Amino acid sequence: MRVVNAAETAPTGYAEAVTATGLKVRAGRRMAVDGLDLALGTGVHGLLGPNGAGKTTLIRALATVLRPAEGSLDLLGLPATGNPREVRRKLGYLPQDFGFYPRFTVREFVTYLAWLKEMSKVDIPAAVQRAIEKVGLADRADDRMKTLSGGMLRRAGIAQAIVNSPELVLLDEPTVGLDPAQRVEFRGLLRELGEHSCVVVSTHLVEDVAAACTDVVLIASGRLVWQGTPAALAAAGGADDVGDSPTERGYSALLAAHTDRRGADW
Ligand SMILES: Nc1ncnc2c1ncn2[C@@H]1O[C@H](COP(=O)(O)OP(=O)(O)OP(=O)(O)O)[C@@H](O)[C@H]1O
Repeated sequence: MRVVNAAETAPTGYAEAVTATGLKVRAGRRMAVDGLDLALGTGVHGLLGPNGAGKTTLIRALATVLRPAEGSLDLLGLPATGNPREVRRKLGYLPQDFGFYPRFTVREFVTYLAWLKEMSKVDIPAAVQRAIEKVGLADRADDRMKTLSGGMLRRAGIAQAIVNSPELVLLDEPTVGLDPAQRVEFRGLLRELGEHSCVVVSTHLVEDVAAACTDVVLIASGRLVWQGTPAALAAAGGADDVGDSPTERGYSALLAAHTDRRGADW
């Protein structure tokens, strides 16, 4: 019998896990998210966009690392401008580059993050074991982080992100460094997480989106360009659009239409 965790049965008390209206977020001096409207519920949301579109900045705002400069952002029913502690306990975040003590074992690393998320002490050992097993690192659990390969490190990063059974999971380029077999396994994990949580995955790999996401969010210049299913994304492209697959051609077609529209406005 599968053990049901608290996040799966707890009443949520909010309509959407993420609601942004006219959201603006600064990255350095630049307004990298610049008037974004977005609603995300349970499921796996693939965040796509060209380099510099504002994906990382948006994820950092959803992780409460960056505060909105303007507009409104509600996370799990709470305003992002309030005390972030309650939201942080319920979210999992894998940054593009994450720090760790190289002498920590995988188990110590995930345990430390569980402790930072203020998980109850008695729940931590089992939750850590579960998270490590989910990412396929059980046989390396007591090895030091500095001995892991790039792909294994990323899996340890994913383990710390999911250790608290988060209601909101934020993964910035999680498949970088994973080999093709690990990417396929990771897509399975994404689908599993998306059954009960709101999962936001930023990626450059359009095929990851087609295979694992229930929803695609396309952003450019800090704004929402398009949102829909992977099937609708694939259907948006034609034979003349750039790309090796229907999904890539759909992505190119929607971005090109957006650029043309912006050109016409100026
Ligand atoms: N600390 C910073 N100082 C100044 N500008 C920044 C800073 N961080 C990001 N930017 C700029 O903000 C814009 C959005 O950056 P962001 O990293 O959010 O985009 P992205 O969509 O994640 O890009 P990529 O796909 O290349 O990772 C870019 O033009 C970037 O150069």
